[in-house]
Amino acid sequence: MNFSLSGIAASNGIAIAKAFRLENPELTVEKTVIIDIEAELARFESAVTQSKSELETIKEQTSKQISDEEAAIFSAHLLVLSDPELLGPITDKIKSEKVNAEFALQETSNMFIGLFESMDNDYMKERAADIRDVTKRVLAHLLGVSIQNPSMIADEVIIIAEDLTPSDTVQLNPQFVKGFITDIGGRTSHSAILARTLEIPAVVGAKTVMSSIENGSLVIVDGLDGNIIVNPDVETIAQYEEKKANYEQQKSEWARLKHEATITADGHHVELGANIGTPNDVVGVIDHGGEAIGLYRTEFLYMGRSQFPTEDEQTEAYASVLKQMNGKPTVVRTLDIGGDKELSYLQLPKELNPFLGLRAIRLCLEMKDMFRTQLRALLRASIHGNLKIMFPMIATLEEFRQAKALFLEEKAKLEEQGVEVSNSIEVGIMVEIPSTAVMADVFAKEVDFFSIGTNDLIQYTLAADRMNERVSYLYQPFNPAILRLVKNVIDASHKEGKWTGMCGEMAGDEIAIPILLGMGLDEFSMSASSILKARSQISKLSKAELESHIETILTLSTSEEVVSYVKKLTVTE
Ligand SMILES: C=C(OP(=O)(O)O)C(=O)O
Ligand SMILES: [Mg+2]
Repeated sequence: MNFSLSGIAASNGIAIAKAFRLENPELTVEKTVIIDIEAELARFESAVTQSKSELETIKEQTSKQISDEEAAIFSAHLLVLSDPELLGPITDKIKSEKVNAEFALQETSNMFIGLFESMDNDYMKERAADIRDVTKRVLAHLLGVSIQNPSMIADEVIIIAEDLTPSDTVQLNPQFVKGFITDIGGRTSHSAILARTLEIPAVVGAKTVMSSIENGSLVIVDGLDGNIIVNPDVETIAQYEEKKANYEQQKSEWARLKHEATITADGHHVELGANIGTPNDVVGVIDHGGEAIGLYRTEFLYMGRSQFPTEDEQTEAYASVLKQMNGKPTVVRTLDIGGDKELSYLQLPKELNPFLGLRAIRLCLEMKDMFRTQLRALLRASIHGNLKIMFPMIATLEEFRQAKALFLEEKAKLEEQGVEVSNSIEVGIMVEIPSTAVMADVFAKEVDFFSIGTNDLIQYTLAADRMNERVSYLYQPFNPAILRLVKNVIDASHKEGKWTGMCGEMAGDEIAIPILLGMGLDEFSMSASSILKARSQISKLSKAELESHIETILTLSTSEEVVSYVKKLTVTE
């Protein structure tokens, strides 16, 4: 039976392939009494062996297709599976208590997890996270259910999932994963952002895909318009093949602008940068003609592994990005963890409102050692390029001052030790909390630059969770409140001779671009795959002409009015 669904268009492009359901299996354990102990021990051993060989393969695949860094977590899991301190007590329990392997495994693991987590020691907490993951894998084998690993996919598929966690997404290989569709999430959820970086077409927030799409069904993902067609007929396939070919054709036209600067029709230059998550993404930035990196989300360096990256590891990653950028501006954002971004080895107390909780700079100012390590790594890498450091989620001036002071302290210490560091590192902030946007004139006196993070600024201004599709109607980039805040920030920075960029997803939106140009935004940072399209659009716009409309745009009352005003403007221009 064919049918169609729709969701939020999250990453451009069209893909046609078989559905691959990524499920989270139920692992319910019951206690049973065992008569044949030898057989139970053999069953346990076989589940461990199967888990090990599975982990070896995933590790190999991940390091081959993605990177050794991402594969490291699986080495840690393999170590746990060879640890007699864990395996011994499980087999002892099966023998002495005559219980089934599932029960012995779960009880023993829970005991270790509880013990390690209660210790005030980061290393032990990381071990607890590893044991939890490994236990899940062995349990799945014992219960005869399978755990799916995206890195093991070796056929062309479209992933269907309720949601993809950041650690699922680090395993996606675009060679096989042609697209993905999720039930939850929005355009700015991290899986959507990653899809754009990997240039995989994606539709998110489609609500019912897990309950309606079967494994192996043929699926069309239209990431341009947010459509999903399941079991399409021949004509529909042909229609989408054509749409796909047109899109590819348009992409190749944009590609001609790769080596051009971004200049408006009336000769004004703006900087078009890219947002990246890992050093591997820089290739795509250069490939798409990026003039800068406007946002390097360093939290991905901390994810998909079992312990904090060391100072040396971080230095290497930052230096790699700076070297590849070859002197072009590179804005590195310090750790923004919390909210929807979790670290398995950093068990933070559960919060009722994690997006309003201890996250990003707040956490860094509480966990100062962790923050200092990152600042030192950035400073050590700074000699390799044009580094700018940016603090996320700044709500008050005091936070900026504290963070900047730690940066200056680490800089002075390194200099004292004779370590060479750059003296021209700009230090700026993300403007993603309304208080900061309102107080931009005050901040502008102390920061070197602003980068407006509209993904969060919109959710905090309209009090509408960026991940919740039930309130997505309120998540409005063109709400006049957002536009007024953006204008306020740009004007405040210019008054102090500073610059303002935008690294939220709004910067790459074709309706937003004319408004932002008219307001005088200096730098636009977006998914690398949007750069050439934006350059093409900007080359046809006149900044002076757009400037003359800003006052009127700022008097409009609703999001719809803004959108239709801009549409009319750009049609006549
Ligand atoms: C760029 C932003 O940061 P993130 O999407 O990582 O929260 C933002 O909030 O706009
Ligand atoms: Mg943000």
